[in-house]
Amino acid sequence: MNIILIGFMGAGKTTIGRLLAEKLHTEQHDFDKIIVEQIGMSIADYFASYGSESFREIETKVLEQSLTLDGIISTGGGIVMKKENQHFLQGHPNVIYLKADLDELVHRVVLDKRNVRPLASSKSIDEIREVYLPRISLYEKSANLVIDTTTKKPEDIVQEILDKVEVFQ
Ligand SMILES: Nc1ncnc2c1ncn2[C@@H]1O[C@H](COP(=O)(O)OP(=O)(O)OP(=O)(O)O)[C@@H](O)[C@H]1O
Ligand SMILES: O=C(O)C1=C[C@@H](O)[C@@H](O)[C@H](O)C1
Ligand SMILES: [Mg+2]
Repeated sequence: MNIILIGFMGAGKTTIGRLLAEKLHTEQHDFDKIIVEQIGMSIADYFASYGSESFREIETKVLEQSLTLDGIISTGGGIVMKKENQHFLQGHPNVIYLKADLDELVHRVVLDKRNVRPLASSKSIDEIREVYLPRISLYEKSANLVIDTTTKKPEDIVQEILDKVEVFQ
């Protein structure tokens, strides 16, 4: 059994996934981390050398292979960009969309110096909005629970997930 977290960059998929896995004494599987291990370079370097489409293909393979994983899956922000991934997520019982207002997402991403995100770091808010807007409906239709994280602390979001996800009741 696994729980899949989706949402835009800065939504907290990695952060909440780690805290939730700790709380449940289970494993976290972070797709970006798994992919970085597979490609042997940073995501920013991979985008620069091979482009986003090639990255998306790897991401789709990692998603397909995740069927048998136990624990909490933190996806990358672009997981909903491929149709086959949307179908996969729509057929999964526990997909949580962590959402937040764009200003808050940008604020979090700008402050996060550990991660270089080729589609957001060093981009203007208008450029990021262009990536964000077409994705909103894709996140919504790929999830069966939506949690607005805009004004919430990570610990409270974890508690909300534990309260709302049926599998924990
Ligand atoms: N609820 C929150 N409130 C404040 N800051 C947060 C919250 N959730 C995450 N952050 C911070 O925002 C930054 C990005 O979080 P995180 O890496 O978890 O996002 P992500 O959804 O995994 O993004 P990506 O799609 O790029 O992997 C981190 O510095 C994290 O500490
Ligand atoms: O939203 C996106 O397209 C991305 C999000 C990150 O998690 C990484 O997967 C990468 O930077 C692309
Ligand atoms: Mg992440």
